[in-house]
Amino acid sequence: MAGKQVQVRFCVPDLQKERANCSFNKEEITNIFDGGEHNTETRRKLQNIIFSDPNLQDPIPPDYMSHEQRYENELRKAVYVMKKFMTDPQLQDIGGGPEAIKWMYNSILRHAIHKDGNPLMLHFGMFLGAIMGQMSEEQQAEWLPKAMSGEIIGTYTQTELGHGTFLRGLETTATYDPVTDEFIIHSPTITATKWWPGGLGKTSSFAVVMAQLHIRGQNYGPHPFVVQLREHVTHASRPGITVGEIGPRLGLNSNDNGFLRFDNVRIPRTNMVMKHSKVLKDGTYVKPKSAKLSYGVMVLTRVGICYDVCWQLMRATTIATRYAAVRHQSELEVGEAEPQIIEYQTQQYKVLPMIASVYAIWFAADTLRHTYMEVQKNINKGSDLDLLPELHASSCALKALFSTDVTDGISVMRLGCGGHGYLASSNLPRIYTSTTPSQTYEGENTVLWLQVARFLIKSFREASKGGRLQPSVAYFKNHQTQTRRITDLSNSGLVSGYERSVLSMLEAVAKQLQQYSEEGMRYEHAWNACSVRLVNVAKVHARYIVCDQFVKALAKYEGSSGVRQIMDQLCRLYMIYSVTNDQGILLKSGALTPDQCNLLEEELGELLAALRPEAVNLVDAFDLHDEVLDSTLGAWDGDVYNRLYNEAMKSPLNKVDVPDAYYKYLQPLMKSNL
Ligand SMILES: CCCCCCCC(=O)SCCNC(=O)CCNC(=O)[C@H](O)C(C)(C)COP(=O)(O)OP(=O)(O)OC[C@H]1O[C@@H](n2cnc3c(N)ncnc32)[C@H](O)[C@@H]1OP(=O)(O)O
Ligand SMILES: Cc1cc2nc3c(=O)[nH]c(=O)nc-3n(C[C@H](O)[C@H](O)[C@H](O)COP(=O)(O)OP(=O)(O)OC[C@H]3O[C@@H](n4cnc5c(N)ncnc54)[C@H](O)[C@@H]3O)c2cc1C
Repeated sequence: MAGKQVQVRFCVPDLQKERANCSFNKEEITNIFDGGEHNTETRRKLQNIIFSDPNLQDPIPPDYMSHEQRYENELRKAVYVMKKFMTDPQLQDIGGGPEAIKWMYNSILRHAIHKDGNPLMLHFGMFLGAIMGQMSEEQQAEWLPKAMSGEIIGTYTQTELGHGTFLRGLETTATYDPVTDEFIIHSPTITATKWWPGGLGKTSSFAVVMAQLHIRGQNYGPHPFVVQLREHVTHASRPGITVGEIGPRLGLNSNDNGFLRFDNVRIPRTNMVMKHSKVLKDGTYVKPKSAKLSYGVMVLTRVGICYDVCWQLMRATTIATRYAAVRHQSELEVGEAEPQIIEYQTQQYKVLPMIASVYAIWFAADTLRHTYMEVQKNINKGSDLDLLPELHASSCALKALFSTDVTDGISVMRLGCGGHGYLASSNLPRIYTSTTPSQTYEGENTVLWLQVARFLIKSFREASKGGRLQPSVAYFKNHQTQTRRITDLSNSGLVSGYERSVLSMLEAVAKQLQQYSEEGMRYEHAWNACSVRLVNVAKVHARYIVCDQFVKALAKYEGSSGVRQIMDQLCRLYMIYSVTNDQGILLKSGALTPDQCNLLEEELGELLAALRPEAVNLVDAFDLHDEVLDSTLGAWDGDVYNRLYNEAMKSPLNKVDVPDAYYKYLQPLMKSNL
């Protein structure tokens, strides 16, 4: 929606009724997602400043803009916000610290201001991420101030036309020339063309480029280098650089995703990103502690994606839940008034488990973030990297699980809004198209599941030998002594059911791998022949992690009893929703019996009924401003039909009663048929 209306505290009677009785303190829940009372206050202040600024309004709804207009409009806003953030005393006063920046870019800007991609997103995400996480202190001192001030704008260019997943297959080369103390960056083939990076097409003047490091004829594998792409001031592409935009995509069309080719471009040796590995002047290669440390920006971004998709799910559930309370359709009893569609159990089953999923994702993402920070601390201290495999496996597992769950969940929310959910003005289509690429970028999900499976199989073998296990697979240690069946259907019983199912699946697939090997198949081929089963077990392990974290987070919760009670119900709903969806797996592994599944299904129905009266209050507690929702169906006031009608009036086709196209095409046809 184009207009920036002030949030009016009027709401339609249906929503008034829903909000009249709330069993818990909504503000306490808002504080959980903001990370504390003070943060909620700061976020709201930021929102007020940003949303009341006329410079951040769209002149016309972006859906009616051309490709170029969209790009220009988003770039205008992105640059304006960057400057405002650096200079506006109001923003300085409320503290522009890291937390504030996080909300600005993730929630307020990403969702409200930049509706379909932000040309500076990769600059603030991965370019700055690479500088801060991958550069030496001296390099940071040189590059960080320039990047923070906007003197240079950068992106992260790794993927090529020929290779995205298989990093070792990248073809761009960085060849060291000891005579001039430079690297020569080159794209030897068409498939070496960098392809996809956000902000690359027209925005970035610099890029972190992943290229194969060659020294004296030896290839040391992919490493990151900083390369200048465009001249200062004129912004013209530099000699030897061919760069442009890759054209329209399913979504995120304002983000000028680009292509890039190098024709023997020379950069100083010191432009190699050198926190972990180094090349000395004489060409000596200094090895990192782990070759995978140069993949660190990807790990950080995978953690970020878990939160990002969670915010998207908050938006989609808020829209669909409010709409379900406002929309009336059909009859529950013949002759009675049409009920709110949220009275239908099937509708409750669409929205309530997704609301519960928001909490599940949030708590698991938070634990993952802490693991990331722990590993980062150890890297900086130069101590051991013991937790690195755990971080890699968990970040792959949760990024893959959450991006899939949320994309599917948004689709269910759209369907839950019937035909109106298909309208752009509901914002559900755009929330969907902005979320679904997270299943592909930062590691295609199937590929990430296989990374998780690799870790599980290794750990399973380790457990059989009584070896040391990483925290997320500590439960493997009991696998040989445990009976499969669970007797208790409490949350911890169900978590245990997942553990046993993972172990049973692993046992089966490890046996199959072994059998193939004994039959003479090479391990890699045996792995491929088992990979559907391997992906399946990785998914179940990921679900186990999330269920386990949800239960653990609540055990530690020290807030009010009202919030505690509602979160307990949501946790229970998430557990039963997950287990009943996976019941085939839990039955097959012998963890559950059909009678137990029936009991859980009964309880699911009871939980939906118990949570139904709180549905609107629960999404209100996410505290998403109307500008963040940007939806005719989900606004706080529930004035759905007026909003739908008013949005339709903005269609350029409605400017005139009879469009020119009629006179050009239809009139001649219709006349000739007279
Ligand atoms: C809002 C957000 C905006 C986002 C914008 C999106 C930006 C992008 O998309 S940027 C591009 C992202 N690209 C990708 O993610 C590419 C995905 N591919 C990869 O990560 C890797 O190549 C991968 C993991 C698939 C395979 O790597 P490869 O070097 O072949 O490793 P592989 O041989 O399978 O494994 C070697 C070992 O390294 C480990 N390893 C692999 N990656 C990592 C890592 N990142 N950290 C730690 N260990 C790792 C493996 O676990 C394995 O360990 P072990 O031998 O002990 O079992
Ligand atoms: C919106 C968007 C933004 C992006 N932004 C950036 C960016 O800023 N910078 C950047 O560098 N890149 C970016 N990318 C690229 C992205 O990271 C890659 O597309 C992604 O890593 C997947 O790689 P691919 O395209 O090569 O897919 P492929 O690997 O070719 O995948 C195709 C199919 O092959 C399967 N497959 C591949 N390998 C295996 C395997 N080993 N085992 C089993 N199956 C396999 C996959 O599962 C998939 O089904 C972006 C992509 C998108 C869509």
